[in-house]
Amino acid sequence: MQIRVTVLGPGVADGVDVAISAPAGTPLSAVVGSLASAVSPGGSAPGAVFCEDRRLDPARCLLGQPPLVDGAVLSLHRPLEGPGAEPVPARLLVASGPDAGGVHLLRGGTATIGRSADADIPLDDPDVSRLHCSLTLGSDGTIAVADLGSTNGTWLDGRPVRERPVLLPPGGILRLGESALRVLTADERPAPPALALGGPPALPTTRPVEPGAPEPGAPDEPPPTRVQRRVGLGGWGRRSGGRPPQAPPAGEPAEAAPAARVAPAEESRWPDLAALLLLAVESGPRLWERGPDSPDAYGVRLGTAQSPADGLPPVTVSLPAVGSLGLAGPRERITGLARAVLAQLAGLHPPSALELVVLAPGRAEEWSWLGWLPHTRPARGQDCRLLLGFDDEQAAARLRELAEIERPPAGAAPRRRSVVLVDGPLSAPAAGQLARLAAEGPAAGVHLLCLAETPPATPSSPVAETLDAARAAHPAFASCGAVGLLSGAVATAVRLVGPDGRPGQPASADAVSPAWVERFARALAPLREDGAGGGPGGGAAPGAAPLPESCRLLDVLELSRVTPGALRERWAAGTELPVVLGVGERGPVWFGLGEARDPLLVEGGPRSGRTEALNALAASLAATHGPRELSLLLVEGAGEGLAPSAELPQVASYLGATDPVRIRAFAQALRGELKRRALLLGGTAFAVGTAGGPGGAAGMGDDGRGRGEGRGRGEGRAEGPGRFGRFGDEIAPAGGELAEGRVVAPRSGGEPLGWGGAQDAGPEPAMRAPGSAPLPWLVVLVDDLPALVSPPLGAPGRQAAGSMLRALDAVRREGPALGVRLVLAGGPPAGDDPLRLASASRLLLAGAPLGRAELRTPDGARTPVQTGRITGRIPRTATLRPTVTRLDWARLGDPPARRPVRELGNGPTDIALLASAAARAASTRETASATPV
Ligand SMILES: Nc1ncnc2c1ncn2[C@@H]1O[C@H](COP(=O)(O)OP(=O)(O)OP(=O)(O)O)[C@@H](O)[C@H]1O
Repeated sequence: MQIRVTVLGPGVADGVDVAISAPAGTPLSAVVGSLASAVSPGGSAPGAVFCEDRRLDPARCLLGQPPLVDGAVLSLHRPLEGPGAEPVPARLLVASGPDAGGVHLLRGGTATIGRSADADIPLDDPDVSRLHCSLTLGSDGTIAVADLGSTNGTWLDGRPVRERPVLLPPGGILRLGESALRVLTADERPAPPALALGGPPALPTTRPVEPGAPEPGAPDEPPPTRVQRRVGLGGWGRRSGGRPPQAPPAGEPAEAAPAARVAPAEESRWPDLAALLLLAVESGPRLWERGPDSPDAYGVRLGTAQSPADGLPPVTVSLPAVGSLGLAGPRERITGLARAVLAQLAGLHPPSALELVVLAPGRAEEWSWLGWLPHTRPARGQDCRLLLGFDDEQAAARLRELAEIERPPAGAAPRRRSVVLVDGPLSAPAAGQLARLAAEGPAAGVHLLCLAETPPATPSSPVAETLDAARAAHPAFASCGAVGLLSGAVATAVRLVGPDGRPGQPASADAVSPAWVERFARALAPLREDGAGGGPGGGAAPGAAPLPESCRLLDVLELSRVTPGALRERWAAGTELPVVLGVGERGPVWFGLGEARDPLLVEGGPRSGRTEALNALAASLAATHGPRELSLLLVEGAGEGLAPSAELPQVASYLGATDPVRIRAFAQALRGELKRRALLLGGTAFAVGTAGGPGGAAGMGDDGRGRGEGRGRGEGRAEGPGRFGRFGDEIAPAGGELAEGRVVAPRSGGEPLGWGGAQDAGPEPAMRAPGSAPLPWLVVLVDDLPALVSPPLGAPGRQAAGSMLRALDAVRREGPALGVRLVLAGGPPAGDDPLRLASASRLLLAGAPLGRAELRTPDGARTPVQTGRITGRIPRTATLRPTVTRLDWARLGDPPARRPVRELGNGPTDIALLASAAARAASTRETASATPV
């Protein structure tokens, strides 16, 4: 699991962005020291860690769980300002204009609005006066606005506001300069979150530290200022403490409010930027509302018409209709407008419908915020961490990937579109490719957003000339079907030039600040779409990370140093039958074998790692249950691939496919065991098998033992699994040799052989009444199933194949109720044996990289997993230790560094280590239980 967070510390004004990689469920305490040294090398571990104003308990806060999710801002030593717990009566939203998107919490009192940094609500709009107007929130909830002698005036719903306070009607729109503001009262809050899996971090702003009252343990340094500067979301009530409400001068009551204004439908279809920020931080219902077929899909609003009357009629452009969009004007203004456009696209479209790609060599600083968005994660197998092109090589790679996107069939629309930000000069070959992409891309759903620096369109630089300048600046610009041309002396207006080349009326351009957009992107960072499985449209969870190329099972099991003590602890805690298969996008991937009533099929081509996956399954089971609670039967269809697992003390029998006599005897013994269990249970079903309902259960646990919130997990289990009779001698042939070539585990003297628990039994308890003594789980693992059930002519096991198939089929039918489970590995489907057909859950191995698979369960979930390696020789140092690395945004477009786990040619294998520790754990456990107290 990997999460990306920003860490603020003393003396680090801007904070440090880091990536934390750790097994899911790792507590914050494991990385606190590394976080401190990432902020200031050599720095000591902080006394306190805060997420906003909340102090975190490093031992209990887990990485990957809120609030420690992608995009979080952590502060060492000092708290940041949070939104506060107390309800806010109203919020002032900057709906449009050159500094749009701001959301200011109104807590009561009077606040000034103006261009000056001294204003309670600063507004970066050149047409706004330094102190332009004031708002007063009365104790009765009314809001009054008064002009403060501004140069360009204050307008409320198209009517001028003077110095005498005027009441703001619900929905009223204030215009000052090019900006439009509105107030959202507590009653008008958006509906609660409907979509997000993980809550976004709440709004961080710095909390002013009272002079003379430093935080406990805080060094004597100014509080970090970065978030305040970058966030653009503040509450004046908090910052200024709010001035006491000022009643209008005596005899001058505030003017009566005009009637409430209802936004026309057209306006509501296009959320303004402040509404968009609220959608993101509160995961509002309109977040990601537009799918590929939605009426306004891939449309953006560039600003609002400067209508003399009230209202904010949006000026919009549809990317599918125009192909590509160019923005031309002075740098500062086009980047603000481009941020607003990209934020709208990311806020309204889910990553399954939209991919964002960046081509901006040398401009990582300006555009790295896009890297927080889930839309810049590669979802089509692109060879990079993020779809960013910040140097020529990365840009070339992005262009190649875009060129590979295929057109949909004639008449069909693309299901997912790519919007490509193009900013800055590209190398000559890349520019040629880009020109082709601009011409041919839209048909395949690839749309450019091209920025060109020009002077604003003014009388001295008329539209036609400005457009020519833009086209000269950028070869792809000529292919843009629409251009947003910034105009006016201060370039805060925009004129939309459509495909016909005619410029529209000037409108107030929307633009957002770098601080705003960073805040916005961080809020989206931990969100993933709801749904099953990974990939486009799939629901990974917060903190989803690409799968590793290889995965050591013992690390995922958190048994990097596997000791008898650690195993005994596990065995004491284990009651169900979870199998950890490997690592997924979010951490360990487990399969609830106990709840699965049908066989689990491990499938894949030759040399895809099926045998390894089966060994890993056996190892994972052996890590959860001791030999008393679990018996494993290993059956080979061909070869000896399962031999490494045969050393596990839980293995009651290991059958090679060479001797028909033994195979037949084994099949007979297996049927005998089913009968014995049925007798012992006397009609009562084995509890776990019946409680879990049909089908399997799969999911991602968060602690390596599959104890995460399980999907489809059985409930209502009366007792622990296997709390039934334990017995096995009626199937054991005389002489102690079970019906196969080899009984693996050495047995204590006099113990009858059988599958009712291996080796650990000590003095065999007398057969007891059903329910009075443990009956262990029995798991049958079969490798190379096709070779076993339909061996080629001349194969030694051929004569016995029929009896084996019938026995396994009996296990399939009767096993679920008797605590017996079946795991089968085979090649791609061949034939239609009932076993394969009945396998509802499948682990499909992809072939490359080795061990890569997808777990498919009957509930439709598809979980990508890198299956665990267990038979390799892996140095002790190659563990999944938590690491903290500084994020270099400029390099995230590179192919990820591949560091396969080194496997040494000598030393014990992991499965041998596990088997030896398990054998010792079993024998000491036995000694302990035999010692009289
Ligand atoms: N997850 C993995 N990581 C690294 N190496 C692996 C992994 N899984 C398997 N291997 C290696 O790949 C090779 C093939 O694996 P394995 O024998 O498990 O595949 P198989 O699908 O059972 O092959 P066969 O077609 O021979 O039955 C072996 O050398 C094994 O050590």
